[in-house]
Amino acid sequence: MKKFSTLEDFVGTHFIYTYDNGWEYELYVKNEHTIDYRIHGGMVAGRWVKNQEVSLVMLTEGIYKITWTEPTGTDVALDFLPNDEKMHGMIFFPKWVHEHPEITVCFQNDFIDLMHESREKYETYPKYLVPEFAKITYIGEAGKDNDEVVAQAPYKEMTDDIRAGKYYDANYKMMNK
Ligand SMILES: C=Cc1ccc(O)cc1
Repeated sequence: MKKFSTLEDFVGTHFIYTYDNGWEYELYVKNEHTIDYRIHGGMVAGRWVKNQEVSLVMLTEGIYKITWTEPTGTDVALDFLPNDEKMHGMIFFPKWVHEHPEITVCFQNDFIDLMHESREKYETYPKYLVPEFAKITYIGEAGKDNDEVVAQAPYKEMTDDIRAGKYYDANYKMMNK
């Protein structure tokens, strides 16, 4: 398995992981300040997002932190230990996302106004906090700024297809467009 040592090792990497509460997520480190992600299981399964601006740092050799705040008002802090195939996520959901998760289940890039309207219309507090460790079940070297990694809505067998090598070709492009 690839050994992660530097920030460059992390940027361009594509991960699938399952939190201990059973929620399955997929995240692509697109470049030094951007991620794309898809949510396959849990409270907001079906949601997917491209070009989320993040803060990304290497804390120490092979250990990385990604943090951001979303248009929904959700804050997220993720710590990746890819050499141990582990990560830890802390999600700070506004009250409204916990009460109306279905509003956020979409390709968010097409619904930014709705996210902004909803975060004003509904309540923020008390926030719903989800701190969980996760097991990384897939690590792919997708390269930087690859727009084909997260380019389709999640479907039921998607993560199995990716893990089985049935989704991306040798150049990490989608096989079935
Ligand atoms: C709310 C977004 C989000 C994306 C990835 C992750 O691991 C946790 C939350």
